[in-house]
Amino acid sequence: MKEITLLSGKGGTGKTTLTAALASIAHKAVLCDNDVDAADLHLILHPKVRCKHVFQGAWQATIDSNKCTQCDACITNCRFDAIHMNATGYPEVNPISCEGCRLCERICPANAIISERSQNNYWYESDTRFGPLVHARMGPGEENSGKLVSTVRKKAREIAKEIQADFIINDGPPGIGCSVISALSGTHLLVLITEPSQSGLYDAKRLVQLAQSFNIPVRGIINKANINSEMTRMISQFFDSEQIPVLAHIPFDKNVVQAMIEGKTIVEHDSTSELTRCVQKIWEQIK
Ligand SMILES: Nc1ncnc2c1ncn2[C@@H]1O[C@H](COP(=O)(O)OP(=O)(O)OP(=O)(O)O)[C@@H](O)[C@H]1O
Ligand code: SF4
Ligand code: SF4
Repeated sequence: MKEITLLSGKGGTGKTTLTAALASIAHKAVLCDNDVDAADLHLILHPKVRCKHVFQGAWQATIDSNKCTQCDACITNCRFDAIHMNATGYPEVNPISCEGCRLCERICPANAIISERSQNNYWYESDTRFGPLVHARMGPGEENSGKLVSTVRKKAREIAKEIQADFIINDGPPGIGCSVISALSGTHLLVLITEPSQSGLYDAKRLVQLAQSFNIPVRGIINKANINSEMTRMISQFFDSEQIPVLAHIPFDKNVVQAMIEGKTIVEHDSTSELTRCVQKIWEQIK
């Protein structure tokens, strides 16, 4: 069983579009949405949820003003400047700034502070018309997306083993941060899908560096390749210089948007189109 991860660095380059399209032609594949902060693969795959699990998020401190003796210790010791006096003269935690380190809870002489883990994140085991999908939803402002990516990937591997799937296809998150590192680690192939823009090229370079540090082979795709021939040439040059084989140049095509509006993959939208042939060619090379 092999794991393939689609990443881009820059957001909005077509990871989800291509993941869904590959899912529609890959046989015996488990699908996994690693973009837990802004999952959207479900919009095309319309999953039927089989199991819903709570993912415990970061710790969050709260202060009971009835117990507080206003000693100020929590305010002066919070490294993240997350505790301030409120209008009534009692300390209050700013949930956005709180990093959940739990120091204030330990040092409060009045036992007025308790920490609880957020229950506002979920992950799901679902069925789709193309096979099993493991996906997640993080609550607004929640942390630990890297851990949640690891959780969904672990389940995807278990399912793949159970059903003897040949592939896991991971739709990755944008950027190169914690959740991307979780999406990349242990995968067999990074498919880097970028677009011809300065930020597309810049982020592709950063992602290639990251993949190299993990010793993960990379294949490139330039999506919307016809919107800027000069940038397409520069990105091709970059892939060449890094000896990264380019699997395809996908043209900008309004049918991609139309397929998405219909909740279909580009292959389902028109199985004989140039886009579909492009996806088939990509899959043959990945295999
Ligand atoms: N070749 C194309 N031609 C026209 N539109 C496209 C093409 N590829 C992708 N798009 C459109 O670009 C938008 C972004 O695509 P998509 O959601 O697949 O990107 P993404 O990399 O998964 O985004 P995110 O980083 O937000 O997860 C969508 O509206 C999609 O329909
Ligand atoms: S450390 Fe405890 S008692 Fe002191 S101000 Fe903070 S909450 Fe109140
Ligand atoms: S848990 Fe840590 S970061 Fe949060 S308020 Fe307490 S000391 Fe500050």
